[in-house]
Amino acid sequence: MGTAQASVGVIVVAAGSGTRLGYGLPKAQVPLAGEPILAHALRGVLAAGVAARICVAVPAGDTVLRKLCAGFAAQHPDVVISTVDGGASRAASVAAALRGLGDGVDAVLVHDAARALTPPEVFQRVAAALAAGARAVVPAVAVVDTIKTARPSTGAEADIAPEKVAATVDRAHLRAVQTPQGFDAAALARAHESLAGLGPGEADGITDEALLMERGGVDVMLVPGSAQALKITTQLDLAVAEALLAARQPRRIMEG
Ligand SMILES: Nc1ccn([C@@H]2O[C@H](COP(=O)(O)OP(=O)(O)OP(=O)(O)O)[C@@H](O)[C@H]2O)c(=O)n1
Ligand SMILES: C[C@](O)(CO)[C@H](O)COP(=O)(O)O
Repeated sequence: MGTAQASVGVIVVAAGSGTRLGYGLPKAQVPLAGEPILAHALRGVLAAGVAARICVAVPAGDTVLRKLCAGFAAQHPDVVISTVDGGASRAASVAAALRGLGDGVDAVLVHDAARALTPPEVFQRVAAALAAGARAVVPAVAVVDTIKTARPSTGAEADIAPEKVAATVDRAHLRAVQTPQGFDAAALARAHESLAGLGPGEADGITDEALLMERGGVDVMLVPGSAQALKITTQLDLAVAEALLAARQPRRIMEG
C-alpha cells in the first residue's frame, strides 16, 4: 500500500468452539479476569489505534458476542465495528469477515480473538511494515524447543513406543507465527477467492492466511511478535493469560 495514511481494516475471528479449552462455551465468551476473551482482544486492537474498521466473526446465532461488539461500537464511534456469522473453519470465518469489512480498505489485519493479550505494539509493527510497502506481514517468535520429526515405530519397537525420532530439525531458521497477520487488501481478497469451493475438511488445512500468500508467490515478511500474544487453546494457556493480566495491573504500594 506504501502510505502511512492508508485505511486499515481489522478482522477478528472469534467463531471457534473452543473444544480444546473444554469450558462448555464458545471460546471467545470464556471469562478471562472476569471479561469474555473477545473483550480483551478488541481492547488490544483498539489500543493499537491502527483500525478504521473492525469486523468480528462470531459463532452463527450468537447474541452474547454480538452485544459485546455493539457495546464497543457505541464507545468507539470513530471506528466502524461490525459482526458477521463465522463459518465451519477458521478460513471460512476469515472469508465471511472479509465480505463484512467491505470495500474501501487498503490493508487488512487478520487477528485471532484467541490471541487476546497481543500487545498493541505488535499491531503497530505489522501496520508499519504494510505502510512501508510489504504485501504480507506476519509477527513471529523464535522456537525455543529442540524440534524433532517423528515416524511410526515398527515391529518389536512398536511394543516399546508408538513413534521414534526420524530427524532433528535445525531450529535456527524456525519461527512460530502469530496474529495479527497483515495483507494488502486486494491480494488477500484474491487469495481467498482461490478457496471458494473447498470443503470444510480441506479448509481446515489452511491454518493461516500467510500460507495462501506463500502459495501465490507473495513474499511474507516477518516482524517481531510477542510471548504475550500466546493463543489461548488449553486450560493451561488460560491460566497463563490470567497470570499475565494480573502482572499487568499497577502494583499496589503498601504504605505505613
Ligand atoms: N470455525 C472457526 C474456527 C476458529 N475460529 C477462530 O480462529 C482462531 C484460532 O482458532 P483456535 O484457537 O484453534 O480456536 P477453536 O477452533 O475455537 O479451538 P478448538 O479447535 O479447540 O475448538 C480463534 O480466535 C477462533 O475463534 C473461527 O473464527 N472460526
Ligand atoms: C493463525 C494462527 O494463530 C497462527 O499461529 C494459527 O495458525 C491458528 O491455528 P488453529 O489451527 O486455528 O489452531
